[in-house]
Amino acid sequence: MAELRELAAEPSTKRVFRRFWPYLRPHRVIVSGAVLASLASTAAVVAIAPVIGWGVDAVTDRDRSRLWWAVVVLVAVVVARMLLLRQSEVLLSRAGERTIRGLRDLVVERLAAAPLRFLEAHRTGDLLRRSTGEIADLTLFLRDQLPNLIGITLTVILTIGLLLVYSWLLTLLLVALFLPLAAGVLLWFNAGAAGTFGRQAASDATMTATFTETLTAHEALVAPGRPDEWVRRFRGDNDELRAANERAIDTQCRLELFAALEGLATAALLLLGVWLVRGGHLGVGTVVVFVVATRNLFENLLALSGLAGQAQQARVGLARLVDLLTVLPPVGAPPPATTLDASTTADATVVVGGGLPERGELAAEGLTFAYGDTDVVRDVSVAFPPGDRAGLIGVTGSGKTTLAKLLTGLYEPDSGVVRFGGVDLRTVHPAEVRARIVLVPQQVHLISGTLAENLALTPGTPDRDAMRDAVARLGLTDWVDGLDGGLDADLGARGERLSAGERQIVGLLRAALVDPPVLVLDEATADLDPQAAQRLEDAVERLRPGRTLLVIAHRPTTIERLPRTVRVEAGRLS
Ligand SMILES: Nc1ncnc2c1ncn2[C@@H]1O[C@H](COP(=O)(O)OP(=O)(O)OP(=O)(O)O)[C@@H](O)[C@H]1O
Repeated sequence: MAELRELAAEPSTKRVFRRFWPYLRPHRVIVSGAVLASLASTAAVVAIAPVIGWGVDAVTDRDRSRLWWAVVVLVAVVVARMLLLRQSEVLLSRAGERTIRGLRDLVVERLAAAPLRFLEAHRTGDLLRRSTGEIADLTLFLRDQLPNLIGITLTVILTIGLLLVYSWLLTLLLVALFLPLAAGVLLWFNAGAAGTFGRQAASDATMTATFTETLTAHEALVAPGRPDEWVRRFRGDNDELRAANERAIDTQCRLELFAALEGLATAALLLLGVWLVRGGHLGVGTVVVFVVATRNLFENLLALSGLAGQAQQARVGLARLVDLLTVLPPVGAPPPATTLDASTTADATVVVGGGLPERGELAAEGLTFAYGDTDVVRDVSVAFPPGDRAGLIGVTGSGKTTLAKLLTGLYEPDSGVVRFGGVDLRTVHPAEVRARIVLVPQQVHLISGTLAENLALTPGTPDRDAMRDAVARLGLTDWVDGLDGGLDADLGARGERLSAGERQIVGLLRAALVDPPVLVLDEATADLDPQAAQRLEDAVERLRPGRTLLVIAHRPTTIERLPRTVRVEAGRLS
């Protein structure tokens, strides 16, 4: 794939949040507001323990007015905490929704404009998983888990600070005893997490891909009568995912050790507290604060450990999403002219971002192209002057379709150059190439919807008058009127109600709406009934005047009518 690198199955999670920041930056104000509200609500939670301690001391000192003040402050803190928590949840969920909506638009926009080879080289399910599954997981993380993560982390820090104020000796003992153990548990978890969750996400994507193919290739699976073979493969992927999930659960279980640490800490603290109170070194209130706050601390550490697993999963998903966004160029970005080597641009008119002439010769020079390691087009040089009418012929698999995709700029050659009117196609924006050179493929892809909705996908979004005009110009009025609903006829899921020949007619109508100077038609190989073949040939004949027509010809009648043919043999012209 000359244009883009392939996606990594397990992309690195290093500095992933920093790489993600440009996509989050537009929402930084609302995210900062949400984080501040979350911090304030956490501070209110931490304040509860000292207020209780203050109240207990007031009771032991028999100080009524201090007790009342403690009650009033406690109520105020609890109410403030409720309001701040609600506010932080609302803001974080809004920030999450906005970010995710922006990401979804961006991914679909970039995928829709992605080079054809990129889409062909990846399994649909993998792309689907990255553009829907990973985004959904991220939504969940931003909306539900991030507020908890912020709150809990801050609670842990503030609680330790508070304990230091009450008794630095007791706090240092607590920290010295349990911090190394807690850090050890976290390190043990982190050592396994990145790899385990990375493999889990990759296996999930593979399973989604196989599952998606089960639906899209249903006919191919059922027709040979061996769906069991496919089910066997699906089970293999499913088992792989189950194993990956089990490994992830094992890794997650490492964090359960926090529960054992909590029991130990509370017991140690009670023993120490009783001893210090007896010795007159501490008041009862302080010990109560310590027990309440330490329990709070460990409950939060336990919750934090659960969230740490989810955060790791979100990190892996984010890395896969960022990988996709990084590989796909932004829509409207100038073509990567920097990748052109001097030999291919030396005599071309390099006009980055604009400049294909209205008419011109379509010429290829020294074209070479491989799918992976297999060369399919080898050193092809050929020219089609304006108004030329030629056929590309050759046995199946000789490379005709691949050559057509190179000539129409849908693939970038591994070496060599394609020029229109002397301009290297790689130096202009793909949309401009599509306006000059249109390929009607063997299998015209249709979207689920009406004929008009399918025609509206043409660049420039033609209106109904333009559509009717194109139908009339190609002599297809009877055919369209014969469809149930005319232009508004429902073509079914992915256009399944149309035959291969009729799909090509829709392709020709789209080409007529673009009105390009060069039309390349990859003739449908499926047996067409004489009436459909005649309709198609008439439409092509009507579309031909004033433009270059290149036909990948399969039918003898088509070959006979073409003034010249170029034969392709094992990727070379002969
Ligand atoms: N997307 C792809 N990935 C990998 N290999 C491919 C791909 N498309 C085509 N090929 C391989 O490249 C070779 C040439 O295919 P191509 O479709 O260009 O031939 P063709 O002459 O147009 O065949 P046909 O007349 O059957 O359409 C074949 O061996 C084919 O298997």
